[in-house]
Amino acid sequence: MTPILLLGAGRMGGALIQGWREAGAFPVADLIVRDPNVDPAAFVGALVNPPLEALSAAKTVLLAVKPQIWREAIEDVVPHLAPDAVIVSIAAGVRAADISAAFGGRAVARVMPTTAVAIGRGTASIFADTPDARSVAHALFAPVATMVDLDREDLLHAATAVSGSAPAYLYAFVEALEAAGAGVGLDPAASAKLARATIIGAAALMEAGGEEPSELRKQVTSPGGTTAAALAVLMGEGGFGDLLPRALDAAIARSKALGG
Ligand SMILES: NC(=O)c1ccc[n+]([C@@H]2O[C@H](COP(=O)([O-])OP(=O)(O)OC[C@H]3O[C@@H](n4cnc5c(N)ncnc54)[C@H](O)[C@@H]3O)[C@@H](O)[C@H]2O)c1
Ligand code: PRO
Repeated sequence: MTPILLLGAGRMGGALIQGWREAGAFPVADLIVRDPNVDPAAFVGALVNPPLEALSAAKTVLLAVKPQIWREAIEDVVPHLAPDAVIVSIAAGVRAADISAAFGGRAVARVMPTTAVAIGRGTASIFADTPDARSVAHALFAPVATMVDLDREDLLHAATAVSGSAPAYLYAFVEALEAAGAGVGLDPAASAKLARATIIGAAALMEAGGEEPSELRKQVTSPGGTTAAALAVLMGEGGFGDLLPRALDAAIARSKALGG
């Protein structure tokens, strides 16, 4: 499945390269990077922006450009690809059938990853029409992500809302917690330190103990105590139970729109 051609090596493509490097997944010499805006010094050892003729060596093509420009980004590339190159797209919303047609009928897998692939702790929601394309997607993401196979392509919209976008929800929560902590009198630096360490510790505890989030929540929540008072706000009317379905619906609608 190598060499791997990355069409786009921005935040997500770059995160994958970093994760593969740290996991020792693929020799960097097996990577071909095509991206007009990268500094070759960031990908020492890889083939960066070689002449188009060199792209025929690629066995796997990772489509990692923005959904809005994917068609123009592949136009001059497709004629140079090997007939049996497998396409793996991480572009939000863009349908496998459209990608396959634009890539001359080549097999396509779609993956919705998260940026934590950079440290080998990502997730990858995977859909593919063919077992071979699914295997290639597995080989790319197994070294850096917890994988979930989807048996219907349309479920990628939901997976994007629940997983691909969700790191940003957590970061937004931490930002808000820090600001709220400063708002009730903590020094901003102390509030930031407490909020970040608390969230990281709580996530680590969830991972280490294997207990349900609801059980962990109960362990913090004394009857009639401070947590119960705060959760009545967060989980009451207008709280998480209302907000998250609305947020996911908005992400899903956007994912569908990006697919055209
Ligand atoms: N960032 C995330 O958390 C995330 C998660 C899952 C999926 N995705 C998907 O990954 C894709 C890339 O997102 P990103 O966040 O890395 O965006 P980004 O803007 O950081 O990276 C896109 C890269 O594409 C490059 N590019 C532009 N024109 C190009 C061309 N003609 N040929 C090759 N490269 C070109 C840009 O220079 C840039 O480096 C998107 O389709 C997005 O939906 C992103
Ligand atoms: N980042 C991409 C977006 O915001 C896809 C999921 C994460 O569209």
